[in-house]
Amino acid sequence: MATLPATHLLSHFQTIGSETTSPGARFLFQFQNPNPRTPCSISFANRAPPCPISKTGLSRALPNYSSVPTESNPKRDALTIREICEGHVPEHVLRRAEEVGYVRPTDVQLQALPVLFSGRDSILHAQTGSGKTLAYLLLIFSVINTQRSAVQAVIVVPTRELGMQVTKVARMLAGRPMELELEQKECTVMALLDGGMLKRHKSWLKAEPPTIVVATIRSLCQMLDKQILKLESMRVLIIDEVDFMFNSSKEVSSLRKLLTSYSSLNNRQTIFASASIPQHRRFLHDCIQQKWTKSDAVHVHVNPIQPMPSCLHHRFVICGKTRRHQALLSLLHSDAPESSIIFVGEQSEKSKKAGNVPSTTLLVDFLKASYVGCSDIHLLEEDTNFNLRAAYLGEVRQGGNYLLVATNIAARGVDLPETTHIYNFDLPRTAVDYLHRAGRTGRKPFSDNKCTVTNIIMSEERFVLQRYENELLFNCEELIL
Ligand SMILES: Nc1ncnc2c1ncn2[C@@H]1O[C@H](COP(=O)(O)OP(=O)(O)OP(=O)(O)O)[C@@H](O)[C@H]1O
Repeated sequence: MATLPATHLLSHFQTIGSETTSPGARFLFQFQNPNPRTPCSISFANRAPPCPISKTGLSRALPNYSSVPTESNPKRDALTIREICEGHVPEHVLRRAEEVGYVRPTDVQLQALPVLFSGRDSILHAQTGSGKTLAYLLLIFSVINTQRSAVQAVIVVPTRELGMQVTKVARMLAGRPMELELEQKECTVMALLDGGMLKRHKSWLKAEPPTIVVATIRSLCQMLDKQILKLESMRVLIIDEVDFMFNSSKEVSSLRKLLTSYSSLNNRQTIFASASIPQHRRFLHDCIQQKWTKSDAVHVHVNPIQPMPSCLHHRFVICGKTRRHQALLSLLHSDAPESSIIFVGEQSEKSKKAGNVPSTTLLVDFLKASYVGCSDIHLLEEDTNFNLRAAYLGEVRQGGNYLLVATNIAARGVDLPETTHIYNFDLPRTAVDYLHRAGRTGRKPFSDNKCTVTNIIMSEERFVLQRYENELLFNCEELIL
């Protein structure tokens, strides 16, 4: 992507909305891209209005600017998901969304949906827990035709847990509408996930292709390689947690194949989503160069000046290595968290070979023996079998008042909105990991509740945490036990 001086860039923006020059001012710009072959990146400050984008770079997606919310016109703050989606998303899907409480759009929905409905390939880049899933699902429902017997949308996710969650929301929105005649087809959603019963899926795919497939890349590619699944009718391809997928040596070659060989970019709309897209300009450039997206792809960046939700309160406790269990116990006693996740580092291969008990197991045993504040203590890690993992998450979702000890497997996408506290028993290895772990709490978009992220660190780790603070723009307060 060409880098232009700010003054040059600004000359291509046309101010069309409310504007002030005070700190935190919000600008509403109409972007006239001087070169349609140049990638376009749009950033939105918190609660800024949607930027209308069309294939020519001119206003189109939101037909009427008076419906865009601004501070000076509170009436416009009442813009609903229905108002944004009407004419795009079928009535019964909107009704279902309202029934489960999706009425007001979150920032990412407000800002991204018009762009998505305009048909452009997009990179959805917005905070954890901001509602990216609903945004891309509404796009899918706006595009699919349930009377066609073909796979029309594919959502690729990194883990089985996230896949099950997305499938659940998609099925909930798809629910058979009352007015549908018996002989008419309804939207079907298949979860094609690692650890699933692929045999059963094969028969299903042969008998009647589902409308939407939610898949892990390995299972998806197995079906594509064997030509059991075909993507010639696919109109939308979503890659969720895209930075994780491209960073994973196991996934990346299959992902590239999916984007370039298994389907044609001209026949589909491609959406990448994540709360973290490091070097996003470079990524957008690569997407276009590598032909993963069309050349007019858009980077929709919501609230770029605040990578993490503002409702999170970050703390750290310094203690020696042998005191960490005790420190965690003291924290649990003083916080009395309603529901919490404790993140522990993965066991190294060396430690596994030496036959050591993983620190996750040691911690769960310790908590079961010494912490009486919660009877529902579960362990979620790679080695836990798939069925048990699903059962634990199911229980936790239903009950509330849980304590989940987990490795990074639970750090991406898992949505347990009741989680009030995160504890990093081991500091994550990267700032991106910190962001996703922290983002397992603070997942109620319109709640004012504060949630807490606490790091148990050794004194020599303080500078690492400081680096994360600088990179992710947050402050961590020291807590003395
Ligand atoms: N418009 C809405 N109104 C109320 N709740 C919403 C709305 N949109 C999403 N949510 C809820 O917000 C929570 C977070 O949504 P979601 O899982 O899509 O976040 P995300 O942006 O994908 O986060 P992450 O990057 O961590 O995966 C979910 O519990 C979801 O049900």
